[in-house]
Amino acid sequence: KSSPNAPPCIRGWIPWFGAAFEFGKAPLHFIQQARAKYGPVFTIVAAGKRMTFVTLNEDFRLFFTSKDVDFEQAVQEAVHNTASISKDCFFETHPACHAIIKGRLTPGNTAMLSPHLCEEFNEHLENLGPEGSGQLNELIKSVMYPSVMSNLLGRCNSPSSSLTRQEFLEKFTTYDDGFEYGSQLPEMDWANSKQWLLSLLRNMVIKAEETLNSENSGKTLLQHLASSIDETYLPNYGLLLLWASLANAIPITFWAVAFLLSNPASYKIAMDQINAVLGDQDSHCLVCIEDKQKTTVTLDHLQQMPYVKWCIMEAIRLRAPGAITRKVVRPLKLQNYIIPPGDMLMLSPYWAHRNPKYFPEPEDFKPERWETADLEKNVLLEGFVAFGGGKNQCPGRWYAIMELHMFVALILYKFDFTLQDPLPKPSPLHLVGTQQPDGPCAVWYKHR
Ligand code: HEM
Repeated sequence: KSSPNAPPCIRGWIPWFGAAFEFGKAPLHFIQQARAKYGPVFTIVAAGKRMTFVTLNEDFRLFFTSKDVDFEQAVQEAVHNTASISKDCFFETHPACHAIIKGRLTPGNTAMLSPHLCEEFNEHLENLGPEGSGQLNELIKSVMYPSVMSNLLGRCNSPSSSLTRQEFLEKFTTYDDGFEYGSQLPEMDWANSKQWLLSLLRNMVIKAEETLNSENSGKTLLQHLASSIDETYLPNYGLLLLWASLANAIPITFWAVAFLLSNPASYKIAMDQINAVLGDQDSHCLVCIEDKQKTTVTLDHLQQMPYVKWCIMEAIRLRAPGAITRKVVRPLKLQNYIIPPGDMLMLSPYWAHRNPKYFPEPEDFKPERWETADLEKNVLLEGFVAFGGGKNQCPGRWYAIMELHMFVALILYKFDFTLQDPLPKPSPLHLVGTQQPDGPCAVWYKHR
């Protein structure tokens, strides 16, 4: 029974992808409708779970910093289902794992990863050939998956032959597509992709350990993890890291490129910057004289293309994760309510970014709004919560921003694109992670 202090409660809604699809309901839109009907704090009860939504910015601090809510307890079951890490092991090893990832991905350490990332992007972008056509998100995936995997988990360990690369793309796509549903109700076909990826990661861990002393170049993130995490669980954490590093960043890259291609005024400003900064390399840079196809993008170059970075930030704002969660572990006072322990507390960055008080004309793609953020000092805009907050804030955020900035500058410098479809809308079916397009977005491209 609900207590008199409990927020309004909505029953009989099944949010997860498969069911949502069957019932013809759109979880993302449902949140906003419930808010309009029930007020800023409400509880949805579905499949035996209670989810209490926090929609007022003034309550976000509580969500991120209260000692009465917990990140690890909120994600433990999903971690068990998606990466086969047992409950006890997760509670024991997650803090150390999180600390290493956070330490390795500070803005300073991220800078050290950028030259290698640039080489990987160049190589895989050139694989697209002189011209062609396809789905924009597939093209982006085919470049980003192998590049980021190699950059974070180790070059010699990435799927190298084109056959395994294709297989990796397929397995990872199945795993990523089914992640939200699989985190709740794992089923056979999806579980196969998980097992395949876990055994791939197991091999990569062995190679990472073998090459640890023989290579004098810097250690990979996987090798840093290997020095503290028991090797029994290392492949499992490796898989979670791989998913975390790709699942949110790739859809955002798609949107950033798609927004630019469908906004001629923004495209022109971005291209003027990209051409001015990268354009005169051919005559100065020794590497480029040797290898015409290679375009070096340094952090210095990136700093000279602030507008491109604003476009990235604007794409993240507009297509932010549907919801992030914490578990209530002690009675939590919120507005005039007491939220009971056991509730999942939910915050929707996607809807938070549509609050006109913080983002005027919130639905519009307006890169200029980022002009007032001190991005060079790593200060984002007030009201921006795409990376979560508190001690479990996304540890990959500086890497993500650098990676997307570099990728978008490079792909637009190297290729001219023509959109074949109108810009798709975001699919309303997902709560976990950044937004996917709801329909096709074909492009035709030509090497410039
Ligand atoms: C635009 C891209 C990205 C977005 C929007 C994003 C967003 C998020 C969010 C919302 C969380 C949960 C934070 C919370 O609950 O407060 C998270 C966690 C995490 N992210 Fe990201 N992320 C992105 C890219 C990346 C990248 C590129 C990496 C790795 C290089 C990464 C690694 C992680 C990890 C490891 C966690 C889990 C942290 C933990 O265990 O406590 N993310 N991310």
